[in-house]
Amino acid sequence: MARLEKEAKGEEEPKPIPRPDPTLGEVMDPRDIDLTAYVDNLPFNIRVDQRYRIRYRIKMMENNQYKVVAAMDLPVNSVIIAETPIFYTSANDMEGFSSQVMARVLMLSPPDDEAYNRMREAQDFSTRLFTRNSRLSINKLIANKSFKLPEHLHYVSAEDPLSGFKNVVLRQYVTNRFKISDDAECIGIREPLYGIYQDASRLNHSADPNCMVEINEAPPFKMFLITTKDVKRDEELTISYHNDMHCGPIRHGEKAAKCTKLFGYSCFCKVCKVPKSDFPEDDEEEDDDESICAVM
Ligand SMILES: C[S@@+](CC[C@H](N)C(=O)[O-])C[C@H]1O[C@@H](n2cnc3c(N)ncnc32)[C@H](O)[C@@H]1O
Repeated sequence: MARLEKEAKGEEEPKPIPRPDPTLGEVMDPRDIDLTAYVDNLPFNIRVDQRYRIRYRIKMMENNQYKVVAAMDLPVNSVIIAETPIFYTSANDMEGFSSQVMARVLMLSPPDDEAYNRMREAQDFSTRLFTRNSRLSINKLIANKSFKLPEHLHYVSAEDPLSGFKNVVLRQYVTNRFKISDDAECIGIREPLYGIYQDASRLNHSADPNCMVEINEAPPFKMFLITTKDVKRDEELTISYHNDMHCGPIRHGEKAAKCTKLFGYSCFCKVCKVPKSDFPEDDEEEDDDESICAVM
């Protein structure tokens, strides 16, 4: 009634003050707002063991990417995330991608579909739309043997009416999948099996990670994120993509910056963000490949 009277007088309802997250202290910077509520509730992740949920938070960084942080001090060997996949497939090439990943994604329930749609897409060229007439005709280059198709690249034909959609789905898949096992014989699949995990998809790579991923090789393929060091509250939880994931190429060292143009990003892990002055000047002259720890 009071609200209606106020509205009739043209008075505005006071806006509710956002309740700060008690585990994170005062929010100092608007870019440092804890988005756990959004990530958790839109959609709610029913595949995560809720008993572990208080141990981590998903937050947004200045570059609008997400990260996972410790919500409390976590000693080495703590289990932080226990999660089953949104879906799993053995798709590792275009054929598998078209038949398996598309089918899985199209059949997802609404909350899972939303979770998948919110996942980061590869910014590098791990997938490419191509046309017969494009200036760089990949088909021609391959036919002339002047171009060897790198194994980690996937190409979606622009002539396919669903090419735009497929390209996005594929970029999300290659960016976020974890290898469950090399050989999933227990479910009759004699090839590598990959899983898409919602909360774990927010884990960033570091050359000096503080966590590792363990995946149970039997259904339902539960994955566990485990600390490999003592971790302080608010510290970012990171893994090494080189061991645990098949993600976009990550390069380390000063020359990582040079890869930005090519791959869309350079490594932002704390090891790579050492001050430029720490590198010898003549490092510039080195062959580019020497600065690459791993490219996938
Ligand atoms: C699995 S997602 C990790 C979570 C991601 N930050 C997000 O917002 O959802 C992988 C993507 O995160 C980014 N990323 C993760 N670790 C990175 C790193 N060390 N340096 C640069 N980009 C990184 C890259 O864009 C990569 O393709």
